[in-house]
Amino acid sequence: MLPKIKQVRAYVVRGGGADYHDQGDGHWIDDHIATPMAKYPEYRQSRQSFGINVLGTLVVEIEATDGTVGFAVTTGGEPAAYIVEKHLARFLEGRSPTDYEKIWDQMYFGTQYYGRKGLVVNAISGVDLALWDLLGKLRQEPVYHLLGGAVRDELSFYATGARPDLAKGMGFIGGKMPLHHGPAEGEEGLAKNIAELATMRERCGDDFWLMFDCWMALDLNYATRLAHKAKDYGLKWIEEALSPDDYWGYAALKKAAPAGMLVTTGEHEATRWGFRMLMEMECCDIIQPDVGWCGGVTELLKISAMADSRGVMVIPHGSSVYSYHFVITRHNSPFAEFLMMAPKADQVQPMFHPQLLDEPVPVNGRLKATALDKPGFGVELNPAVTLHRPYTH
Ligand SMILES: C[C@H](O)[C@H](O)[C@@H](O)[C@@H](O)C(=O)O
Ligand SMILES: [Mg+2]
Repeated sequence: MLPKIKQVRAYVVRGGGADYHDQGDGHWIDDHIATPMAKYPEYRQSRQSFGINVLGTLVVEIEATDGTVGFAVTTGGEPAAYIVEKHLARFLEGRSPTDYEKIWDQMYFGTQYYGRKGLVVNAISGVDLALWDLLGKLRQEPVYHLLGGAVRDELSFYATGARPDLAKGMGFIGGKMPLHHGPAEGEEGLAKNIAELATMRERCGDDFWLMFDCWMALDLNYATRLAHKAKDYGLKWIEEALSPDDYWGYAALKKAAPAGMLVTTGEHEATRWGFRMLMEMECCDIIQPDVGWCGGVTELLKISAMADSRGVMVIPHGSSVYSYHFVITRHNSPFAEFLMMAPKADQVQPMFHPQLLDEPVPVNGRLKATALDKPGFGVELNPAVTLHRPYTH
């Protein structure tokens, strides 16, 4: 029998890591990227100006009675730490780590009156990921072994960043570009978006996947026109064009998109119920849950099975080892996302740098399953990173 859970602890960390939008000046990820806030000129140049990095990283540690510690990092910072310490910890302490189904159910329904999506489910996800890390460490197995094992020898990655042309040279299977101009910048902005795509198509050749990530910034008409103009340059998919709440808009966009162009979304959706809505309303061709935001591994297993039954691909939003251990085990997750966190998107660096020791990165756009062969998620917290525990219980 496994040792019981002794204590759950929540810490916050600033500066990159799981809150990967929390970067320094001059980073591509904060350079005039279209957002729903871009209709306000004062918030158009920088997403940090309206607070995209306000939360910071949540670190969850779960210590067993034998001293083994599982941990995970996600986005959530101090408010998520409060929820973990003051609310969620009671559903774990004294329990067996194998009770992850009952623990998840109690965390979700115990917070349903104020949670269901967003920050609360980020906190639940962080706890769930730490629990799976603990299970792997106690059983001396990588998490992907606990999920059914690898269905392929290696992961292949597309790269998200401002330089798909450089990503091609690094061996990635595609490049997802941030969309820089939204409806507030009118036809001129739309033309600039298409010009950027045309430039990258010219540099990358005809066969390299190119995608736009629209980060919830558009309306249905703009997204439809962008998609049809982008068709001429072989855009593979248009991602998260609309508000996550606009299921009706996504259903219309999927119908209006050019034949062969994929419509994708889901990184800001949560739980099996949210993804059921996306799939039953036929909103998209690929769902992109973030395992650190959608409810964790326990919930993503349910989401993925639902998608598999409908022939929908699950390509998790990039979340480092937490998505790699999942993707390698799922037939309907044929490739993965890698976010280029180097400021100029010109080199591969660990996605959650500097928070994780031994964080694996793709080599030539690939990562062998055997690179994940360490207990749990196979990473440790970098001791050089200062943890702050704002609340106790
Ligand atoms: C590049 C996008 O604007 C986001 O920053 C990115 O985190 C996310 O949307 C993604 O799909 O990687
Ligand atoms: Mg995205």
